[in-house]
Amino acid sequence: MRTAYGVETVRAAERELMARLPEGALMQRAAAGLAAACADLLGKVYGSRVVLLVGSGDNGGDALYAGARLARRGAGVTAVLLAPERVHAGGLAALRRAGGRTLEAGSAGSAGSAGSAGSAGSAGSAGSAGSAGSAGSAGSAGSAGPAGSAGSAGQPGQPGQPEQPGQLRQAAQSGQAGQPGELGKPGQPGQPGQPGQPGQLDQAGQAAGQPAPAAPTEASTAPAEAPAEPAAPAEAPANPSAPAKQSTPAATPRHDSAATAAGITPTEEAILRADLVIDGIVGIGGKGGLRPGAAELAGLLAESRVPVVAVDLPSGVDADSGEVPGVAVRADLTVTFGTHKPGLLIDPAREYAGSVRLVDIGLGVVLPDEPELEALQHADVARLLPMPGAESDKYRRGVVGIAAGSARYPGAAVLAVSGALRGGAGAVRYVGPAGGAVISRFPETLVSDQGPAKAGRVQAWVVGPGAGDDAGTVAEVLEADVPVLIDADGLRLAERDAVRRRDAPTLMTPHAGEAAALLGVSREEVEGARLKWARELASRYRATVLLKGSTTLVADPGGTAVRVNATGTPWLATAGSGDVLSGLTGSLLAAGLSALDAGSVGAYLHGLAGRFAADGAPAGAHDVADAIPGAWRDVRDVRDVRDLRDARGVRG
Ligand SMILES: NC(=O)C1=CN([C@@H]2O[C@H](COP(=O)(O)OP(=O)(O)OC[C@H]3O[C@@H](n4cnc5c(N)ncnc54)[C@H](O)[C@@H]3O)[C@@H](O)[C@H]2O)[C@@H](O)CC1
Ligand SMILES: [K+]
Repeated sequence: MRTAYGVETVRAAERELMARLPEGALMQRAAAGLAAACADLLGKVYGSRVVLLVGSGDNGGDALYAGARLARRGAGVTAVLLAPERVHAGGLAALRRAGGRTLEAGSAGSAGSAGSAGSAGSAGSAGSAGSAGSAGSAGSAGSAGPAGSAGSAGQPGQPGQPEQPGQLRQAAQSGQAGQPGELGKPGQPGQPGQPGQPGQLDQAGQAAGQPAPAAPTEASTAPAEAPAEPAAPAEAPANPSAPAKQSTPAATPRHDSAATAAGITPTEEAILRADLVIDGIVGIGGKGGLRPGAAELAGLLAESRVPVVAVDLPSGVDADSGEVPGVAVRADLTVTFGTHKPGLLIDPAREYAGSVRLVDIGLGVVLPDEPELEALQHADVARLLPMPGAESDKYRRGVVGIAAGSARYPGAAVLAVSGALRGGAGAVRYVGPAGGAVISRFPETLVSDQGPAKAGRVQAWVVGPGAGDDAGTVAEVLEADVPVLIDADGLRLAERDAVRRRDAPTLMTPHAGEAAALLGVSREEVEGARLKWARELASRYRATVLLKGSTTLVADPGGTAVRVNATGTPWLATAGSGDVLSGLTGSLLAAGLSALDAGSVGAYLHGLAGRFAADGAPAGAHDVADAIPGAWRDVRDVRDVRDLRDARGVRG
């Protein structure tokens, strides 16, 4: 189970943990994890150009300490300070000791404290300007082999051949992260100052700027037990980009010349030439959309297409809700600390986060048991899937009733039944005017021409898909003392009081437009604040709500942890896909799952089936239904491995 905690909870947990640890330990853990993630993305730290966007809080502090670590491994690091007078002092000192330089955001021409000539020199050298795109693997510059390949990296005597465009992307995508051992080897020449091919910056930058796959997001709990920041700089004696000794603060940074003549500020130039930008503008302390100076930088990042790593959160998104109230940074990777924040898992903010990597800073022991948000993963779903036992018969497995379809929309009935047959119930009973179409497609369906009340034994009902204006059937189903799933037309036709007074569970499955109509707000409002409105709808109807979308949410009415589904795919935005989901989920309800579990397992399988069905090309709703057994098996496979490991007593 992936869990996410809101800002208040995180802050309380951090306070408790900090009281037990030496001062600054948490930030060092965070910075170590952040630097490691950046190094992975760069592929080659030595000779790369890294820009830090540094706000006034601890988020900026994380960026500065991580920048110091990268500088000590040979990166040319430039910190752009948004509020120099309030910058994290310890972080800034660490960066300077490591040879990083600083710029003040917004200042027209001056490099703030041009501090360390090491990086300033390399950043400003005309030659390295051209090779900025390739600088991510400056160590590999001499090699004809792939970026980051250990054998070819920075062989002595092979300095500075320009690398081919796209190498950075290859390294980043293939995970050929430079081995720590190969970086900053004594005698490794690196020579970041060789001229690159014209256009390299652009091509390599663009290539590396491709967004990483976003969903399901990848959590890696890299234990980041970090050594404290050493006071002494430069671990790598031959590291040419951190020679603080050579620092000549008065030296005129070379970037003033060509770029400033072209009307580009030093900050802009640094960003445009960077291999990687680290966004430490604001984290969980952020309020509202980014302020003007920061917003400009976010715009510049978007234009530059330089790869961006966000610190804890993409600056400008709301950590608790996933709302994006104004301009925000779009990241390729977000490195978050201690726990996911809800905003990293819910759109629209999730889309700004790119891939998400979780760094364990030891917060787990002090976080409360119940998170604000949960995301099921394969193993969780596998445990919840209803499996028949030796004594099972169709009634014990559950009978799901489908009251759907109309003369006008018979297909909705067929699709709902197609989902229900794959959801684990022992039998599917259909009532409604589309019996002929249903039986001809699925002869195993029990078709009744009576209303729901007389249809026979049913353990859960699905009502609404393609129902047209048949309010009578909806009302009749709501009287049943078994779980009911209401979808599509049924949502519009259901009386709120009739839902509220039900004793058995009710699961409502609107998309944003349907939810908006029930709530009396606009669709855009629901899409912009999905968590808030899912909770609100659940509370108003005293029902569990599954709010469909790119990040489907399932909220119980009691205000407990909301589930978010990460398996969805835009290919599921196809007619009839929701009907399949309602049948599938109703079947899970009939098999005995709670409304929360049925909704989240249904969404999970449906999303996975959508991916399998589409496989990169359009697929119809019936294809999605056909792919459900494959999704089910895929989930089960994981548990089988676990069972085996458990049986053998294998831990971890
Ligand atoms: N508290 C802890 O123990 C740890 C905190 N860590 C880091 O600390 C961060 C939280 O630090 P802070 O509480 O200092 O807060 P932040 O650094 O997130 O932000 C606070 C600062 O940002 C400014 N700000 C707020 N909203 C803004 C906006 N919309 N546009 C521009 N600037 C804005 C504020 O003026 C304030 O100075 C976390 O996100 C994480 O990165 C990590 O180091 C791990 C440990
Ligand atoms: K940030």
